[in-house]
Amino acid sequence: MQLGVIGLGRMGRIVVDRVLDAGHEVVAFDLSEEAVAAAADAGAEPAESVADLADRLGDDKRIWLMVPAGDAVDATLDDLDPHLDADDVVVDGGNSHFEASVRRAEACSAAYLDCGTSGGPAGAELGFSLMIGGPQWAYDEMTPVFDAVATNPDGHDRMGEAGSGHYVKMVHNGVEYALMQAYGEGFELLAEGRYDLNLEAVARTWNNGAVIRSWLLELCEEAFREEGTDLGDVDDHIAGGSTGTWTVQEALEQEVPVPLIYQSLAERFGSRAADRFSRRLANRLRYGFGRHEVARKDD
Ligand SMILES: NC(=O)C1=CN([C@@H]2O[C@H](COP(=O)(O)OP(=O)(O)OC[C@H]3O[C@@H](n4cnc5c(N)ncnc54)[C@H](O)[C@@H]3O)[C@@H](O)[C@H]2O)C=CC1
Ligand SMILES: O=C(CO)[C@H](O)[C@H](O)COP(=O)(O)O
Repeated sequence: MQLGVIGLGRMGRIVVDRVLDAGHEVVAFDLSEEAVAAAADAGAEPAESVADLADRLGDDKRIWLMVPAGDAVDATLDDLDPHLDADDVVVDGGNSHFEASVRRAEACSAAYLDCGTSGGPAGAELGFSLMIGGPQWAYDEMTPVFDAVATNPDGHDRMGEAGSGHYVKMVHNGVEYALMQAYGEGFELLAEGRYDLNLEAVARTWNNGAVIRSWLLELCEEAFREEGTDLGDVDDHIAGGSTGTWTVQEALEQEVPVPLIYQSLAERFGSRAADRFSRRLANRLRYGFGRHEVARKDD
């Protein structure tokens, strides 16, 4: 099979390498000339633009987008659409909002598959977990590519109609936030608690047979090994948040309680404000109702 890949960053480059390793051909494009050159060094056919990539693909084009979610997906589709027809297939492997994917599937001249991708850059060796929404025929047609990019045939599946792949990935990320928060709270208690513990040793022990073993816990073990049991100079600031916000918004709309996911999202937002207004007000209110001493910034 011949696959066009647009977006050759941390994730797209893995798609390129795994598809080439499986014996397929790849035509590659990115706004970054360096990224295109690096993909060409790895064996891909370089393209100079989206239109050039489309020209280099034969009939029945198969194209994987791995550009940042949002405007970059729409801009790429705008450039691509004049070159597409109903026999072509476009996969969006990024973290797009599921409603944007439904809109794009309706507008796209080709069959459109929304593909939630999990595994991160560490998936280069293992492959990814792929959650795919869209027409069954397009999923079947792309199966050789999904087999190459995923961990194994069980590492990809069609979730359902358009949008369902990115919907499942959105919820996956909400779960990811809550798991990170749970590990974080447990290790914080161990770090602040009664015993002088080596947290790398705790994580390693848990990772070997404990009920709570997981890849995220392996990453905790790696973090303590590389940063130290006190996490050294790692700041208490958590970036990101879009997919967790979408999960909470959807849960509110569906009236499904997700307090753990919400709380972990709120912790992220809280981590970005060094000087929380709500805490300062609570500090002052304790004086108001109880004449408790007000802690001042200069104290
Ligand atoms: N990094 C991760 O762990 C994961 C990322 N994702 C999603 O995968 C998508 C890609 O993420 P990364 O590879 O990490 O991002 P990245 O920033 O490493 O790579 C994005 C690439 O797209 C290129 N690009 C941007 N706009 C473009 C355009 N209009 N046309 C062509 N190329 C364009 C950039 O030059 C860059 O090389 C995002 O939607 C992200 O949310 C999904 C799962 C995990
Ligand atoms: O999808 C992912 C992992 O599954 C990406 O790493 C994503 O960026 C994680 O979300 P956030 O940036 O909000 O932490």
